Amino acid sequence: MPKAPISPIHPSDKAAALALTPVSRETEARLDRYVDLLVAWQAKTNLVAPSTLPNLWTRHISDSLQLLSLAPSAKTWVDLGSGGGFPGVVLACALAETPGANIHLIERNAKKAAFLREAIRVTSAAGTVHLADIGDSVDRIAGPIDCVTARALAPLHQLIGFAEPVVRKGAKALFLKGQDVEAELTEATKYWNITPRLHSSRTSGNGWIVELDQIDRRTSSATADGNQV
Ligand SMILES: C[S@@+](CC[C@H](N)C(=O)[O-])C[C@H]1O[C@@H](n2cnc3c(N)ncnc32)[C@H](O)[C@@H]1O
Repeated sequence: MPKAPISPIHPSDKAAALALTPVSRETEARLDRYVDLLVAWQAKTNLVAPSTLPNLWTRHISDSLQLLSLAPSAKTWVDLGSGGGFPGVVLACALAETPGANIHLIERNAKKAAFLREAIRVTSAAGTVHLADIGDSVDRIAGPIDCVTARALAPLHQLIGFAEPVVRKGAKALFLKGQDVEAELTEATKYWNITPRLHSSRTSGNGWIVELDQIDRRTSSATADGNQV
């Protein structure tokens, strides 16, 4: 009898993740399909750091799912620099049964965008993939946007610049950040007037989620790329 392939994921990791961030049975089934696809593609495309694969559920999936409780009624999301799909594909799986939900995934790397399209297809999730640079596309997404997200993309002052066009139109920004968040906030306030709310990550001991409801460019200050304005 042929042997089942050995999963690279730690046997207790999924249960730990679902205890931390519970989901419906339908969402769990979609996430299972996403994880299977990601593990298959990971052999040829670097979608997550290989060292994090054994803890994929706690390290990446729960990390993404925790955003839902910070914007429980949000239906239209834009995820900047989605890469292997965190948080965008996970949110699209979780909101697949929500009428009118759509998660826009912006990714400029063609291979990763192809993976994201396949992930949305196999999970029948509520997502739209944009193979594009954020600067060229974020302001062109039609209709109201409730939430803009980013994880492991850029320093906070740059993320704020990327998100500013959609936050100006009413979106909430949720950025997943690491332990250096205070230094990144100090740098960001040189360029932006912001009133951030900081949420301690439920899944990473030293991680934070930065929530912003308003972004205004500071006048008479250096720009985020160092020029005076
Ligand atoms: C380090 S990965 C993080 C991926 C994912 N958000 C995660 O947390 O696993 C950053 C991703 O952002 C994409 N990216 C970087 N700058 C971008 C830009 N200006 N426009 C679109 N995608 C960008 C890269 O191609 C890469 O896939």
